Order: sequence, then C-alpha cells, then structure tokens
Amino acid sequence: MLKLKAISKTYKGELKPALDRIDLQVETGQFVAVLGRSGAGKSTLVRCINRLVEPDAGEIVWNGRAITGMNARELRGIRGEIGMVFQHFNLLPRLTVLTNVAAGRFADMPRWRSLTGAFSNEDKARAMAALREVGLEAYAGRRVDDLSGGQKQRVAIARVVMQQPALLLGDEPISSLDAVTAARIMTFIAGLYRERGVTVVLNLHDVAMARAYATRIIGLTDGRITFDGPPDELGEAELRAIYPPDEEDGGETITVEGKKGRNEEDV
Ligand SMILES: Nc1ncnc2c1ncn2[C@@H]1O[C@H](COP(=O)(O)OP(=O)(O)OP(=O)(O)O)[C@@H](O)[C@H]1O
Repeated sequence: MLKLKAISKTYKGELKPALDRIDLQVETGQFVAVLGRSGAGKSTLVRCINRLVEPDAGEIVWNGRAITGMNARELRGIRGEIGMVFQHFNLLPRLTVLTNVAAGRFADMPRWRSLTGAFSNEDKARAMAALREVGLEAYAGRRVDDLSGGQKQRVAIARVVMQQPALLLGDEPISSLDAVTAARIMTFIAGLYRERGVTVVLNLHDVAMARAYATRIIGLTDGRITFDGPPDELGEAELRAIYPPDEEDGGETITVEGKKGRNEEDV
C-alpha cells in the first residue's frame, strides 16, 4: 500500500505550492490515473513518490516503509521496487535496446554500475523475453536512438518488465505518442497491473485514456485533490472542477470523451 500524508511542495522562487497537503492512499493492485490542467501538480505528485522531487513536508510510506526520510542507499533500494516511465522515455540512447532493458534488473544501482557489469546469460535471456512481450525482439541489437518514439516507450516498458516492480509510476508516458501507439502502451501497462498485480500511478493528459484503463481517477486542481473516484463517477461537472476554464488559455474544453480545443468545439 502506498500512503501520502500531508505532502506539500513549493518550488524555490514560487509563491504558490505545487502540492498543498496531499493525502492519498493507494491500495495494492489499483490502477490510478492522475488528471489535471497543465501546472496542477501532476508531475510533482508522481515524482514526489520516489523522491525525484523532494517534498517539503509530509510523509510517503510504501508497504510500511517511509520513503521520506530514507538515506541515499535506502532510496536506491526502494527505487529498485518502483518502476518509472517518462514522457521522454529516459533511456540511454547510444546503447542497444537489449542493454537498456537488461539494465532494468539493476534499477537499485547507480546507472554507471549497472552498465559496467557484464550481464549474465540469464539476464540477457530475461531481457529478450521482456522484449518479446512488447514485440521488439528483432530490435535487440539496435541502438535506442534509431527507434521511433513508440518503440522507445515499448523498450522502457520492457525495462520495467525486467525490473519486476511492485509499483509503477508514470509521468505522462503517452503524451508524446500518437493515439494508436498511446493505446498500445496503455494496454501494456494495464497488462502489468492485471496480470502481475503491479500497482500503477500514472499522470495523464488524456481523459479518455484514463477512463478506459484506470480503476481510480484522482483529479488535481492547483495542488489539491478535487476528485477521487472510479472512472464512471467522472462526469461533466467533475471534469469542470478538475479543469476550470481560464480566460488566458482560450477556453480549452475537456469533455468525458477527451480534450477539445475551442476551434474543434465551434465546428
Ligand atoms: N522545477 C520547477 N521549478 C519551479 N517551479 C516548478 C518546477 N516544476 C514545476 N513547477 C511549478 O509547479 C507547478 C506544478 O507543476 P507540475 O509540473 O507538477 O504540473 P503538471 O500538472 O504536471 O503540469 P503539466 O501537465 O504541464 O506537466 C506549476 O506551477 C509549475 O510551474
């Protein structure tokens, strides 16, 4: 179980908190999508969980252990249990697909160490099996920077499969992908949750994707939780609370089906 207790974060030089006393409890085996406008605090929330961003106050507890308060070595250890996928993949571009995936097994080590150690045949076989799951077996020897965005995200998913995390965090993992590729990545993530019991917390921009895949939706507005419930309770009124209209942004409209710009709304 993941518990956030009164987590607050104000970035240096900012007046308004990015997160304002967030309390959240995620049961093992939930698939949580975090929605909110740009700047609502979604990235900050997800990144505080594994302390890529340091909260100013509050406590984060994962399976009875307080992540807040861990020293660097303990934090590396816990990060081995927590997988993460990013919008821009966070792979080592000049290295091969296989090396990137195999390194997932050493997620609790500093990166340079995981790469200087030779991988065992067993590690390589497991990395190949993970690549097979995402349909990229044939790309094992290719350099990551030769792949498309969707393929890179599949490599990142294979690395997570290799890591066998109990918790998967995602910071906009599908934001830079086209709709078909995004759905494919969400299906892989849903597979980790359904078939392996991985607890998932993803920050998403896409309301329709969140509704289609998550079991619970958290709405963030100005650093506070303004919605918490299953996808079928997320109606138009709830969406308006999560995405309040703002004169400055041209009146972007979010509907249950997804996001619409003003022009699309007019036609
Ligand atoms: N490194 C930083 N330094 C200063 N302010 C920051 C930093 N990162 C985020 N912020 C501010 O904190 C608030 C929350 O940002 P955050 O990135 O968490 O929002 P978000 O909901 O993920 O937005 P987006 O959807 O645009 O990525 C915003 O006001 C943002 O400007």
